[in-house]
Amino acid sequence: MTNDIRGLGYLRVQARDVARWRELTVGALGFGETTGPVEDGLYLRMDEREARLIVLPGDSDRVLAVGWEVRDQFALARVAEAVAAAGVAVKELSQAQCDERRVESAILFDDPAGTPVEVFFGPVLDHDVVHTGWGQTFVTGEQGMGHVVLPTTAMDETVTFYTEVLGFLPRGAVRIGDKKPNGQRPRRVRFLGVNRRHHSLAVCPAPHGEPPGLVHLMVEVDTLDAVGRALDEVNKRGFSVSSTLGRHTNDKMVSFYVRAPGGWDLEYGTEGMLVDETHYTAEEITADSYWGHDWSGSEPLAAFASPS
Ligand SMILES: Cc1ccc(O)c(O)c1CC[C@@H]1C(=O)CC[C@]2(C)C(=O)CC[C@@H]12
Ligand SMILES: [Fe+2]
Repeated sequence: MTNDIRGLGYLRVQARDVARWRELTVGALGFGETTGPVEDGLYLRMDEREARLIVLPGDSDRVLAVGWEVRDQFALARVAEAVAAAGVAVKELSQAQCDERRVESAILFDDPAGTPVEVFFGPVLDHDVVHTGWGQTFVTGEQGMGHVVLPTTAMDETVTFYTEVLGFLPRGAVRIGDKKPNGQRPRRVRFLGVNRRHHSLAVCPAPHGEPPGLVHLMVEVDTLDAVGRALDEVNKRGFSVSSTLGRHTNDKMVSFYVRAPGGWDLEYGTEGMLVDETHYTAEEITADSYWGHDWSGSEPLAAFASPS
């Protein structure tokens, strides 16, 4: 076991409609855009890193890699050793693959849900100004780029892998389905953290392991006004709002969710809390939100739909 993972570093996805992805992320949500090695790829900037969210053209919508960051080469070696010791096949990325990701070195393996995971160190910086659409600053730094929610058909194995092999810390849970105590073991979404962000990962029971392999990506900005302006623009451009604005009970984030082209959501929020590990204990919430977060207008998530 290691506890070397410091945060969510990047997310690489494949998409059929990159143009619509650009309209959503750059046009409505105010990500900065840069260029990268794939000509028709969408390379999105949030901070001084080269690109945090990468959308590459392909014939299906699916996650290509969830990238977790470690401090240095020594930490990367410890992670590789722990994953291999758990019986999971680990590959080192080639120099060309690392160049493409603008990192010094990285390893690749599948988690028990089948999600392609990359662990890396040494991201290359881009010191040019990040031109965000709403003058906002994305909340990254020591909290990483945000959080991902991954669907899994192997809930226990997936949670065990992230906690006992990769050293993620339990950051509470919420019941799904039948929420009342009934003598049966409840089904839960589990939240996991690696830094002061409440959760960098949530793991959610899902009925099948089909693509896209993502429930949502959350990114955080520094002002409520940016969230409001983004929400206006999402509506103006005809994107489907999966959940209205609301404030979560666990991380205190005020956010909305918008359906990305590909059947999963982007959560866009502000005012997330900072966890103090000196006093924190993992709690179970009984409501997703204090107010808002109405999911009734949501189109079904691909991760929860019956496989085609
Ligand atoms: C409950 C909650 C707290 C903090 C978050 O950042 C957050 O995304 C959530 C909701 C997680 C999750 C979801 O996004 C899809 C619909 C889900 C699976 C539910 O039906 C319950 C939890 C929900
Ligand atoms: Fe979330």
